[in-house]
Order: sequence, then structure tokens, then C-alpha cells
Amino acid sequence: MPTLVKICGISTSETLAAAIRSGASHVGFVHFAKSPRHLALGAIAMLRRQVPDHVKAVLLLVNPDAPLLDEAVRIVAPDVVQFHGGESPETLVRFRAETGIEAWRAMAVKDAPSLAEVAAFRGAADRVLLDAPASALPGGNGTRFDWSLLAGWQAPLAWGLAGGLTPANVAEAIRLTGAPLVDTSSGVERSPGIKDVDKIAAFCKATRI
Ligand SMILES: O=C(O)c1ccccc1NCC(=O)[C@H](O)[C@H](O)COP(=O)(O)O
Repeated sequence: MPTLVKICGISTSETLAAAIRSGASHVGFVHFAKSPRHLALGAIAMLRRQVPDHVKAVLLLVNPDAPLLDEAVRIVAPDVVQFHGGESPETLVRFRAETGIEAWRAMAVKDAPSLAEVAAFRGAADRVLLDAPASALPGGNGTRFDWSLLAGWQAPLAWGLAGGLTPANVAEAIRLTGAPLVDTSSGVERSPGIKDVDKIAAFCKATRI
């Protein structure tokens, strides 16, 4: 089974096309004002319309209130909403029941107890994204967590690996963790928020091990 690849924080047609051409399975758009990758919902909707059916459009939100969530889903029509804050399992259950849209939850992994918290999302999230702990931002910081925490881990639901992945380390990350999906943002950028088409291509290629 090929590893699924999500390129997150896409903000231009050019880099979106590069991700699609390079074989990404998912492309992520960030709506979070403090992020260098933030886009208005209208801009995300325009990019989203350029995503072919075989690639999934992921809308990333951080602790959205109900009106924002409703508006974002209406305007963007994403395939997936990635909740990247402290959203509860109940919030995700309600979201999925009301919209039928796939819901992912990012989980900050700092130690074994934080990994154990993933189980609370079984039946609530379609996938959890194991990411490094928040620092300047809740995500997209280019830092990785200790992958050895995943040794012998029995995933209670579908999952993906994020945090500090680059073209140079993603193959090792897949080999060590067995991640079925890998996600990157900073690792394929020239500078914060500016994606690099060559790095996107190199990242996707490096996942084919
Ligand atoms: O990317 C952002 O700016 C961001 C802002 C706020 C919340 C989440 C954010 N990104 C989430 C992602 O899915 C990133 O791809 C993930 O955290 C990995 O980022 P990186 O370590 O930079 O590869």
C-alpha cells in the first residue's frame, strides 16, 4: 500500500499543481490568522476548485466556533476538515453527523501519556495526525517529536505522521514508524509560508520506498 502524502499550507495555484503532479494524495489549506500560511476562505475556495477528485482537499482550522465551521464548510466544500486545536471527540462526532465530511484531529505527541490520549478519538475522528507539540504555532513549526515513542504502538484508528518531515528524513520516518500517511509543511518551504515546487517533488518521491 503506497504511503499517503499530505502537503499542507498550500497557498498558490503553482504549488498546488506541483503537489498534484508529484503524487500527493491530500493537499492542505490553512485558515488560521496567526499562521504564515493563512488564507481567507474565499482564496481557499478558489484553490480547492483546482483540486481533482483523486486528491483530497483538507481544510485546517484551529478551535473553530460553530459559525466559522459552518461558513468554512459552506464556502470551501472540503473533503476533510483537520481540527488542529483542543477540539473534543464530541465536537468531531457532531461535525461528522451533521456534514458527512471526514474529520481529522491533530494530536501533539510529547510523551507516552499524550500518545495514549489518541484512543479517546476512536469512533470520533476518521484519522489522527500525530504531530510535534505546539510552539510558536499549534502546527507547522518544522519540529519533530520522538518517533521512538511509536515503537510497538497499536494505532486505535487511522493515523498519520507530521512534524519536521523533510525530503531528507521522510523515508527514514516511514521505515521507523510504518506511518500510512505523512504530512509536511515547513519541510517543503523556502521560507515560512512559501512553498518550493522542487522540495514538494522531492518529498513525494522520497515517500516511495
Ligand atoms: O501550518 C501551519 O501554519 C499551521 C498553523 C496552525 C495549526 C496547524 C498548522 N499546520 C498543521 C499541519 O498539518 C502541518 O503540516 C503539520 O503541523 C506539520 O508541520 P511541519 O512541522 O511544518 O511540517
